[in-house]
Amino acid sequence: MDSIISTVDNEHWRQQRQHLIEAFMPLSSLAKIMPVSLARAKECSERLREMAEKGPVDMSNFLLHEAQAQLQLALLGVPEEIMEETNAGIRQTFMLSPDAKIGHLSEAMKGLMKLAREDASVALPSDGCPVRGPLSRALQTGHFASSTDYGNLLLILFAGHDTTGHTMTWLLFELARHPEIQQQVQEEVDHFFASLCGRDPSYQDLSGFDLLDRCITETLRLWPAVANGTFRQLQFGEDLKGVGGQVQLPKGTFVTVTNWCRHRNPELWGADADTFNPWRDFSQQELVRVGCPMAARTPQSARFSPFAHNPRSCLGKNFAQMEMRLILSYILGQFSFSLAPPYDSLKDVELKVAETDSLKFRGINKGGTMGPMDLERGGSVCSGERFQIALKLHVQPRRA
Ligand code: HEM
Repeated sequence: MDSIISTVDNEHWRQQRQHLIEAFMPLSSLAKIMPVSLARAKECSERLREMAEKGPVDMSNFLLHEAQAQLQLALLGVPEEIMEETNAGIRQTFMLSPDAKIGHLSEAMKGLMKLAREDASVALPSDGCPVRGPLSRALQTGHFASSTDYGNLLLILFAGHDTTGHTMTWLLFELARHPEIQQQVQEEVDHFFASLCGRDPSYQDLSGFDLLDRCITETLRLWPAVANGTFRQLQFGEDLKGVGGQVQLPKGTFVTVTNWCRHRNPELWGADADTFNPWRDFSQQELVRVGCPMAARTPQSARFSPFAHNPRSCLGKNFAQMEMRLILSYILGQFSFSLAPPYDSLKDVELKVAETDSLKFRGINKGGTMGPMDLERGGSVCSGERFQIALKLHVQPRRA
């Protein structure tokens, strides 16, 4: 059997999932590769300092670059120079950017696949030696068809960076629109680093956040990167209560569980459903925590499923949760963010996204994930207007 992890063949999905999951186990794998993630998070705040000196920064591009960097360096164990060489080209191709070059993605894939297959220094926890590039090692040891390995790496290079990059960008967007919340998150971050007395944080230390956890969870609700949610085919018949009464869905029906409508429904979240409110009454099942025994739990409920529901939930969620806390805590510790023109027109606007077409601002959903619309670069294509993705922010160092 030859299909990738997103297959409709449940048995083949189970085999791949059971094999790949080891690379994403919180304490045995992620805690061990966290030093690589951490070093990159520190380095990225230095990169940001240099960029900020030249004027407003496109934080969407910056964070998408960092998410791709984290994925390649920490999960795949790719050397830094190869990551830098391939990063922008991979992202431009996936984003259908006018800057994308034909052949870049397949060239990059060839190189990354060769590294994953041949690098003898990568290891999973079950190898009994220091964990390094666990996802590359999982590809080496899976004994799946090479088209399966190739397809899974391609899927992960995409699904593993744009979702995480967009989530962090939307979070900064909301903090730039709500400076009072930004200041409280910065105070929590300052307290977090002060409590470490100069040492580096460990994976377990990440359980020390509360408001940052809440801001990430609220961003996953309000700006779900996978806005269309999940497409499924029913294994069993279902009786559902619909708007007009009871509906019978026979086995085999194709269904979509959309995130956007559920995550913004006032009947499920209250009258402030369109407002960024990290203190809302999330249930224990919805609020994401990291570094603690429950870190591997999928945040999910009937009204909330940013990573889809178990068992077919996101494979990379634990990694995303770790890298988002590292990148965000380092950059929020060192910088303040505010909206730069033309995005500053959105500062005091109550963003009911469906109604803001006149402002030409809404999340865009291209290739399945939702990033912020570039207000400066748009264009007409046969199916209507197509916008690139960007979000410009002023980035102000907090300390000299
Ligand atoms: C905030 C970040 C992320 C969000 C919101 C997110 C969201 C999702 C969602 C909603 C699905 C289900 C799609 C479907 O079944 O139709 C999914 C699946 C998946 N995600 Fe993520 N994801 C994130 C980060 C990541 C990362 C970092 C990786 C890899 C490093 C990753 C890899 C995958 C894979 C491989 C699947 C398919 C899993 C399977 O079918 O068993 N994701 N993700």
